[in-house]
Amino acid sequence: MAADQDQEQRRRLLDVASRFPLPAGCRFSYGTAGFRADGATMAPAICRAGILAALRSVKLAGATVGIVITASHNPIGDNGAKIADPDGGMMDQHWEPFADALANAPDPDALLQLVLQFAKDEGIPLGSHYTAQVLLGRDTRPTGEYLLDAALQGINAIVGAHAIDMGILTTPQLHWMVRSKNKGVKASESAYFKQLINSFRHMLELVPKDKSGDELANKLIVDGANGIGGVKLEQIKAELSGLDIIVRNSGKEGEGILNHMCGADFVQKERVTPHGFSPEDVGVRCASLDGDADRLVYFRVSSASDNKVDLVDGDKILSLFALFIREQLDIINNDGSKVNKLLPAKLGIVQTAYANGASTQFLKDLGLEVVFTPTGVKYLHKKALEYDIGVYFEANGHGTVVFSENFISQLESLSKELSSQADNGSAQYHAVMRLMAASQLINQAVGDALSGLLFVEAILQYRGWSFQNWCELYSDLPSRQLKVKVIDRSSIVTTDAETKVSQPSSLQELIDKETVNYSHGRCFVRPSGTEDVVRVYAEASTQVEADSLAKSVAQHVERLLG
Ligand SMILES: CC(=O)N[C@H]1[C@@H](OP(=O)(O)O)O[C@H](CO)[C@@H](O)[C@@H]1O
Ligand SMILES: [Mg+2]
Repeated sequence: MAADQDQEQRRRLLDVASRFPLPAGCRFSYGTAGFRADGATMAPAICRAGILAALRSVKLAGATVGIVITASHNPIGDNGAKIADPDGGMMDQHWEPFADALANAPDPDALLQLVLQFAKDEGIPLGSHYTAQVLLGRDTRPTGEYLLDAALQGINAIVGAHAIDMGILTTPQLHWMVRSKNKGVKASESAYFKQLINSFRHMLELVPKDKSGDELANKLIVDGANGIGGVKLEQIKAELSGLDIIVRNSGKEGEGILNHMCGADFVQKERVTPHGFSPEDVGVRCASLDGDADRLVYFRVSSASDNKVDLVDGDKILSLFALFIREQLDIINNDGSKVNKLLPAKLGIVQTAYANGASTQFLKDLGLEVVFTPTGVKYLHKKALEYDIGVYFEANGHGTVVFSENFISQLESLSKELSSQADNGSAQYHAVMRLMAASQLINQAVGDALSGLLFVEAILQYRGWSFQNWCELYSDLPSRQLKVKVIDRSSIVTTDAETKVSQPSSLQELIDKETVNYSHGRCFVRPSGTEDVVRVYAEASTQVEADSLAKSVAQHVERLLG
């Protein structure tokens, strides 16, 4: 690099690092979902995430990358940042160790040396003629604006980098925008809404005529977690024909606190009605989003006498999606008696060990290929991309359906072929069109509560299904999750997609010994990637047994590592 540009680059990095000194005792880690901590302490880490994102864009020849400032379902005081790669997915894991080192560089000089060394190792052409582009989005948290400024300063510390603030968005909107920008298509919020509204309308146009539902079937109450998802849904709900959406915990002034006693995480973990719901809602289909609208669960208020809910979690959403896609493929490929395989497709289902065993059994009984990855959507998404159609979900409601480009182009040519054959009223043609509409509707970059919700609604209408029909797909096995505080959670090492402990080896033997005592018993432990705890998960044929299995294994963890 020319000497003056080199000097300029060094000066900017030293400058920005001295503006955001690392507070004593702070340690940041780019965990399961980026950096996350108390929002008031996050500015240095977010500024460095800005540097990181700009470097990532330079490395990728100026492709657009993204930063979302959010702490998802965490309490309102927390905040954080995640980086989106050019395809809209999570940042390549290969860069995570550098992300950690950069966030924890103790002083400006250390930070400069780290960046220079990393640029050299990765072949990043610092200071030469290049451009880098970073899109920024943030959720509704009060620390968002201040942290956005820290991120902007970090981005601007890389010579040639250009930041665009896309405003207050859901996490999946920002991921979608990054992906769209790199595909050379419109990346604005109105383009995102238009795609959702139009593809949802297409899906409804393809609903068989005998399936149109009654008033109750069209009514949906959405718990917006007092976050950004409710705000965005309010903006578009009038344009969603065929649905009567009521938003509660919508994020409006005075309605409540972000994620407090509401939202997808609360409903899934506590299994009780969120704030703002009452016995009057008994029987109505309800959905719950998390604070940044990348998680979705459904529920129904069970009875007027208590606050319990019937939960439809990510596993059951996944099952509904898988069933629908499989049915469309069957319609296309089994034309009457002859099996002609017009559209050979590899369909893969991706889950984690937290998926309820009953859901896995249900999917396997359908003859579907089910595979497992470690916890965290970055693993699930990557695995799903190996298929023509990959469907993935975490039990907590984060997931999507990804279609390969090759499969989409096959669908396109098949739709042309079938429409020109004068039988474009055929069941096959309609199934092809449904899959095409689905690939437009469901976010291809990352799990998206808004697009997931519309996909669920379209499928329920297509099948003419009530919430009850959906619930009855299978019965969840009773389960229990516990958290155990230990001295050093990293002393637990797992294998086989986290279902087995390899270290300490005696722990797995103890888990096995406990588990054999329970019918349908299954149990695993793993260190959390977002909290300083070890998580214990147990399943068994009754709640009492699941509780007891989890408790005994938690005691072993405490005894060995506490
Ligand atoms: C059991 C569980 O729900 N784990 C969550 C949680 O990860 P942990 O590594 O378990 O803390 O947060 C992740 C990020 O939101 C999410 O992807 C994951 O599913
Ligand atoms: Mg979230």
